[in-house]
Amino acid sequence: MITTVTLNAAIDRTYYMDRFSINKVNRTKRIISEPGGKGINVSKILKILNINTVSTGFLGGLNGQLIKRLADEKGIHSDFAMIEGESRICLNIIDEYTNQTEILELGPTILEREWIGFKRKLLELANKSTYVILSGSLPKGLLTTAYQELIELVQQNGPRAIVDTSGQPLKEALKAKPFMIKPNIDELSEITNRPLQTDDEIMNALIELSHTGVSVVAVSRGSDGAMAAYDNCIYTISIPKLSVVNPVGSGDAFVAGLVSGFYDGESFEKSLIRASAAGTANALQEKAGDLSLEDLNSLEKQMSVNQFSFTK
Ligand SMILES: Nc1ncnc2c1ncn2[C@@H]1O[C@H](COP(=O)(O)OP(=O)(O)OP(=O)(O)O)[C@@H](O)[C@H]1O
Ligand SMILES: O=P(O)(O)OC[C@@]1(O)O[C@H](CO)[C@@H](O)[C@@H]1O
Repeated sequence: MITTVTLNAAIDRTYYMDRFSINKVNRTKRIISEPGGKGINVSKILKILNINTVSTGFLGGLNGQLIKRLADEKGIHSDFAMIEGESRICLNIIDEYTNQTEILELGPTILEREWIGFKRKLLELANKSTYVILSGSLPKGLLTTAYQELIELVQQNGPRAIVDTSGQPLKEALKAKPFMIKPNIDELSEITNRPLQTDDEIMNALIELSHTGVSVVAVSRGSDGAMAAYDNCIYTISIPKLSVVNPVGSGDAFVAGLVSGFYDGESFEKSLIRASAAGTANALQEKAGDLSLEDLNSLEKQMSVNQFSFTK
């Protein structure tokens, strides 16, 4: 089983409109509401890939009830800790010129006793899991060491921990040596404290991080594909140019694709192809955390990986 953790779950609401302008009255043409937050998106993709997954984290208030109902409707098995605060709404505004604007609410405040209760729940789920994927921002009330603490708890009990977050929580998480991290370029640059522009600069950052004890460091680069360091090798993958519909959640689809490859016992190379194809297939859909298996299979056939080794 693969457990996903979304500490700051959300109703992902997408507004489609003709034109979005600031300082004007804007009217929507169409609205989509989805259960969201990065970990839930990962579970949505794993479910499509037919992999046994449970989604956990915190849910609260009426928004929390709606997230649970929408997840249930998708057949996603969930086991969330209920909290006093209200889960958030994340807004994605897409206009006809394909401009895309995201407005992400801060989310609820987690109380000390809710955090303690959640760790007990996660321990139970970790005992039944092969991988635990921890994704997204931290809600208020949690320390920036929250992921570090959860990674230690998970990995001391068997499963491999994967973390996809940013800023200080990611820097702290590295201290617990998670099995895998999946930053994008901005996040990678943040944790290495330097700008990363060229392939060589990115590759050196990956090598540096792999020396800290993280087994898989995969950086996703939007339409420029991805690069990864694993087992003393650097892997690069480029992707076909396509016109995308909504790239929100592509990073989550990438994580789901990569971990599903490991879970199915595929080679690293094949897993990376599945990850990139899943990320791109997600960008072809209207909803975050969605893909068509037909797109996935066809994209996998169009992608190839370059690999070379580096010495420790
Ligand atoms: N515009 C695009 N065209 C084609 N593929 C894309 C595009 N954007 C993303 N992808 C695919 O999805 C993968 C992950 O995307 P990206 O690097 O944007 O993740 P991210 O920044 O973590 O995204 P998010 O936080 O919105 O989930 C890429 O490696 C690529 O395979
Ligand atoms: O605020 P966070 O947790 O960093 O990101 C939240 C979020 O933008 O990420 C997902 C896309 O990756 C969306 O489902 C969700 O709304």
